[in-house]
Amino acid sequence: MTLHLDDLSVRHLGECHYDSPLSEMLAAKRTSPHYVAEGDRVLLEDTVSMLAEHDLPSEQLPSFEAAGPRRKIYFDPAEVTAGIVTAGGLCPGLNDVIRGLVQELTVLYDVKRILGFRNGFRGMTAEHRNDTIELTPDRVRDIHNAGGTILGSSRGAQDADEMVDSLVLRDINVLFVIGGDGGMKAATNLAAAIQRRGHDIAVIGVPKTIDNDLPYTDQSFGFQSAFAQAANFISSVSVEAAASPDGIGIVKLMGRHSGFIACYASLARNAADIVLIPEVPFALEGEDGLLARVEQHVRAKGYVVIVVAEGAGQDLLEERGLLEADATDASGNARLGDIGALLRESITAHLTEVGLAPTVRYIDPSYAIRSVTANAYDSVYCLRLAHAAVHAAMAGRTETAVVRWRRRFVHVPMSLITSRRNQVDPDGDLWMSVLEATGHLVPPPARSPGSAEVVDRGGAGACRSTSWEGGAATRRGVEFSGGGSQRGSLC
Ligand SMILES: Nc1ncnc2c1ncn2[C@@H]1O[C@H](COP(=O)(O)OP(=O)(O)O)[C@@H](O)[C@H]1O
Ligand SMILES: O=P(O)(O)OC[C@H]1O[C@](O)(COP(=O)(O)O)[C@@H](O)[C@@H]1O
Ligand SMILES: [Mg+2]
Repeated sequence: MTLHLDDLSVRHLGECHYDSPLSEMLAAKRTSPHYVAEGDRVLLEDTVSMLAEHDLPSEQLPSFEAAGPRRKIYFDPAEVTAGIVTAGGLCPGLNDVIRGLVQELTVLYDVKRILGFRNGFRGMTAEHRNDTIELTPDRVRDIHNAGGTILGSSRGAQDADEMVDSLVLRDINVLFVIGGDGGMKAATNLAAAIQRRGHDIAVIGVPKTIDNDLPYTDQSFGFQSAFAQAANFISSVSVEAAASPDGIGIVKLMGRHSGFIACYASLARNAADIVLIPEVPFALEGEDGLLARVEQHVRAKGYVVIVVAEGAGQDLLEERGLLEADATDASGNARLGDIGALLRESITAHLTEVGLAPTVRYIDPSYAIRSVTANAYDSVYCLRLAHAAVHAAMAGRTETAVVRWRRRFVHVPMSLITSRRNQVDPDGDLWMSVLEATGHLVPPPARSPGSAEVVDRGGAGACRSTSWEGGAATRRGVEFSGGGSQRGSLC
């Protein structure tokens, strides 16, 4: 999809007439490489070749509005009642964002009333709309010390008009939605319903997901804390596997459609021999299949560590009738089959059949990786996103998400955040790093002709890619069969 300048402009509620409490400071502030002035824009693309392709003057290049405080603002802070809602799955840092919003609104803009809706959009229905939490600096002072969200969250659909009624009835003119792709879709619908009904209410999104699968953002907040926790489970399983005869360590990590957690957690420990993600399909059987690769690793170094994203290999489950057709959760998200169980069972059966005696250590940390508190890096990130969100709302931006893009904070139309999903690019440098770290890019070891046994027991050199060319570590180590189907060898 080619994006133009117009696709990237965000909606304003109207002219900004009020002086910001920061206006004097901002008037005196100098622009520097680290500070983008309010009228400046941040480029969508960052390579010379991509920019050259547009063949446009610089002011027409696709770019985002810079986030940050404005000298003039749209809302009179004395008249503002803000609402906050957290929606969808948990993510480290939700409480940090809530805390940052409340502190910025009250301390900087002197907003007097902030209401937290309970349990996601459910809390904005007629039945629950009066059961809100009054959010004050005192109330939120220590909430970043706990994971989850003090507001609660939920999945499942709500009526947009009913939620607009709640905003009107509770006098809210600024709503912050901290949610994932689903939450951003709901917020977009809500903003559209607000506009249709002619209300003056800003809706600002702070996108979240531990899966890191939202586009137009460098990395989603909480992702780093989640994969750091995931990495601890990889260490545990590799210690267990290494200490067992014919040890098989398997860790299944969250990641419904994108394998970012699996990739980053694996790279963080550099202990995985095989990484399986939804973006790179694999076969179980056959010379290049997973079972042969596992056997190779066990014979070569005595054990194997496999990291699998929960969304990987769903086609294999489907082929075996282990996937409930079209199953979805309350929000319409796909319900997945258990790839971890399939791996455990088929690997055990295969290794037993070839005369090994596997000891399988299988860990599914599940919610344990997303319920943690944000690490220091994510806490800073959350706080700065919260600041940007408050500035955007006070300046009358709406249907707008605040994100960090190429290390700068920017405003992105909400609809763009839900326009597609970020996935690990099998041809990109992240997957390349995973292949390098798991030893999949070194030339295959010498093998006895016609034998499944690996002659070289050097561990890392156990790749059997059929498309290997010479000594250079190139992408040719990964073979995908025709038509971009991406079914490929595991190497
Ligand atoms: N397409 C959609 N249109 C309107 N609301 C949606 C849509 N998808 C999800 N939602 C609502 O947004 C909320 C969060 O969505 P969900 O998919 O559960 O989590 P997330 O926001 O983390 O992706 C739920 O209340 C859900 O009903
Ligand atoms: O059991 P739940 O709440 O549906 O959560 C499971 C899913 O939530 C996720 O954390 C992503 O959720 P979101 O889309 O809400 O960010 C996935 O990694 C996981 O598949
Ligand atoms: Mg989602």
